[in-house]
Order: sequence, then structure tokens, then C-alpha cells
Amino acid sequence: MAYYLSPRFLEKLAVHITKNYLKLPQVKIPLLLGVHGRKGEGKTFQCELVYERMGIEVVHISGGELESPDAGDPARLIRLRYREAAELVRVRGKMAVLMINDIDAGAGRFDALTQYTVNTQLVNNTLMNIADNPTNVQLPGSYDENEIQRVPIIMTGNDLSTLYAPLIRDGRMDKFYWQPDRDDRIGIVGGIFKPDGLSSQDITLLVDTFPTQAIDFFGAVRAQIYNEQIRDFIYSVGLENVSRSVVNTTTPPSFRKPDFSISHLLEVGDRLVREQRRVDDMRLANEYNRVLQSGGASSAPDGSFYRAYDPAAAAPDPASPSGNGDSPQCPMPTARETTYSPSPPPPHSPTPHSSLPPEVRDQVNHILAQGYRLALEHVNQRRFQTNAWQSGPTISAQDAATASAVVARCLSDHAQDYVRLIGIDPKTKQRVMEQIIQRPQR
Ligand SMILES: Nc1ncnc2c1ncn2[C@@H]1O[C@H](COP(=O)(O)OP(=O)(O)OP(=O)(O)O)[C@@H](O)[C@H]1O
Repeated sequence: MAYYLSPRFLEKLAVHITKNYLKLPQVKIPLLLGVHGRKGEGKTFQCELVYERMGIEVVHISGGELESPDAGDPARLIRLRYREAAELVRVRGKMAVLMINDIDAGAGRFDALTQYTVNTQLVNNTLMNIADNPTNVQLPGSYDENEIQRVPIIMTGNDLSTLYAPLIRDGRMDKFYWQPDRDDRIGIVGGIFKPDGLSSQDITLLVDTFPTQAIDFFGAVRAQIYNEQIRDFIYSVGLENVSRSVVNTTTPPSFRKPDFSISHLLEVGDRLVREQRRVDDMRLANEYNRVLQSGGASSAPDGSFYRAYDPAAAAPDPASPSGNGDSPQCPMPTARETTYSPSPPPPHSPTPHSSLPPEVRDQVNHILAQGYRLALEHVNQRRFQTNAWQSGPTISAQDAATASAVVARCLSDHAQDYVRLIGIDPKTKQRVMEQIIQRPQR
């Protein structure tokens, strides 16, 4: 297939990679290049096209490999693969890169309140370390005195801001935000449908009909077109014979060219969009995460104190068995929470925090007095049974009056729901308490 490679993309990567193989006088070159942007816009795909075009050797790591039950494994893996890439340059005499896909999936949990693991820290530190000393990357247990080849590291991710901030500073990481413009999209979609004989007007119409869809969507539309024939095939051979007909067979089924008319493509595209909307409306993923989150935290949805705060237990101890790789240091994985800045109450309305029950106000004061942060969660009566709490506002204010006002507003916004107050230790990013402060009237 004739894939489209965006000139902007090619230029950015080509310059970054080449620069890292040159010795420029008195120029400090960042080793890392972070390609970021919306999911499914073809970041990885475009990178692979660049490597192919430039004949560059690639050593891969995926974000998923950056987590492991054993602390230190992913950091070791990065060093190992980096050295492997350096060795490829030496042996093959070609440029090589270390490509880390979806870095934020594996190492991107360095935001204010969510959990992070020992491995997350180690991965971020290892990458910083390599960026600072790219020709001296050692494996644990051995020391190689010889300098190794400097190898640029390209990483893709949706949200680089979730990485440890010093890792992405300009001296270490060059950044490239990839958002294909209309011309890029027409070029890419034209490449996807090249074998199907669509005219350039059809391609333009398809792209312009779905302007907010990621590139991935158009690939999915093409794949859907074959569904009808596959369904016919299944019925023609019979459900019980499908396996035999497609696996280990000398005569695999062949399919005639499906209907790639523009009207059919638009119809399939509309269907996919409707399905997406349904997912969005149902917020299935959101709920699923909440259930996991709540299930891992407190088996009883009665919201009684989460656990007594024990500073010794809260402090992460990498040497202890429980301080291993992926044991989250926060016992409850927390989805990213929104910060809530309370707007001032309207004139002549009662001050909201004055309406807080005294015990809740005491609780707020008590948490803030210990230097903890406050957050809120709410859940309706039905979802309470499944412990599927939703994040409410995170309260950035440290003064009791403002914080109480946010709590009071949340209580009135969710008057028919359960609301719970959460105390978070900002240093360890652990929840130190949870308590239900409102129950719906029955
Ligand atoms: N230039 C292209 N030509 C043809 N197909 C493409 C092109 N770019 C992307 N695609 C299609 O879009 C899909 C998604 O691309 P890719 O996985 O590179 O996106 P991504 O931005 O890295 O996504 P994520 O952020 O979710 O990892 C690919 O599997 C491919 O089908």
C-alpha cells in the first residue's frame, strides 16, 4: 500500500535523529523526542514510515513493558534495549533509534494526586539518566568502561504532561505535537483507500464529512466494509465449520472486492460514529474504572473511615517486600481528578459553608490542619450498590472557609446522592481517609 508520510513529520524526526548522530560544536542536543497528540492519529505509524524511508534500525519498547511486578525490571529493560540499539549501530553501520510506544501508559502517572509506583519512578529516572549520559549506560552488575554509541530515543504518548516534569524539560526532550491538518488527512486517507480506486473527490468528501475523527477511524471504516461478505461467508459454510475453513486450510476463503462506493463508506462511517456515541453516553470505561477503584479500596460501601492514618505505613519503602514494582503506593488507583475553583456565592445568598453540618466542617478543618488535601466523590443510589463512585471536585484551597464552600456546593449539587470526603497526603499521594458525609433521603 502506498502510505502517506507527512512532510512535517518526516522533517521533525529526520532532523532530530540526524542531529543526534552529529557532533555539533558546543550544542547540547536533547536525546529524547516526545511525539504526542490525540489517540489514533498515526503517531506510531508515521514514525515507522520515517524509519523505513531513512533505513533506520529500530529497537522497540512498549508502554506496557514499563510495568512489572518486580521493581527495577522495566528500568533494566530500558538500559538493555538502549545498549542493544547502540550495538546495532556498531555492527550494522546504520543509524538506530530506541522507540518507546505509549510512554504515558507505562510511566505517566506523575500528576499531583494519582498513584505512582516504584517502577514509574525508576523508569522516569532511568530515562533522565540516559538523556544526561547517553554514551555511558550501564547494566546492573557489570561495568563497561568503553563509551557506547549515542542513540536517540523517540517516544509516543497521548499526554506527555503526565510524565515526570524534569524528564520532559527542553534540555532532555524535544517535543512534537502531531495533529494532522486537512491536507495530511486527505493524504493519509487517500493512502488507506488507494487499492479501492476512490477518486480524490471521494476521499476529500469522506475526510470532510468526518472532520473530528482520528485517522484510525478511516482504517476502521475500510475494515467494516468487509463485514458483510464475512457474515455471508460464515452463513454459507455454517458456524460450526468456520474454524476448519480459515485455520490450517490450503484453500483460504477469498472475497470479491466489496462495495467501496462513497455513499456506502459514508453510511458505514455514520454507523461507527453512532457506536462511538453510545460508548460515550454510557461512559462504560469510566464506570468500569470507578468500580475497580472502589472495589480495591474499601469493600464496604458504607464509606466508614478508609483506614487509620499511619505515617510509617504511608511512607514508600522500596526495600520492603511490599515496596516492589507495581504495588501501587496509593492503595486506591485514582482517576485524574478535576480541580474545582469555587466561584463566589451570588450576592445576598447565604454563605454556603455556613450551611455545612458542624461535624463535616470539623472534619474539613481537621484534614486541612494536618496539611492534607481534600477531594470529594459522589455516587447515586443505584450505583452505590456497585461502589461506583465518581470523582467530584478536588479542592485546591487550603483555607477552611473556601474548602467548606466547595464541599457545601458539592453537597447541594448532589443533594440526592451519596457524597464522600477524602483526605489525601500530598507527599505520598495516598488517601488517608474517606468518609461519607451525605446520604440520600429515603
Ligand atoms: N499514514 C497512514 N497510512 C495508513 N494508515 C494509517 C496511517 N497513519 C495511521 N494509520 C492508521 O491508523 C491507525 C492508528 O495509528 P497509530 O497506532 O500510529 O496511532 P497513534 O497516534 O500512535 O495512536 P495511539 O496514541 O492510540 O497509540 C493505524 O493502525 C493505521 O491503521
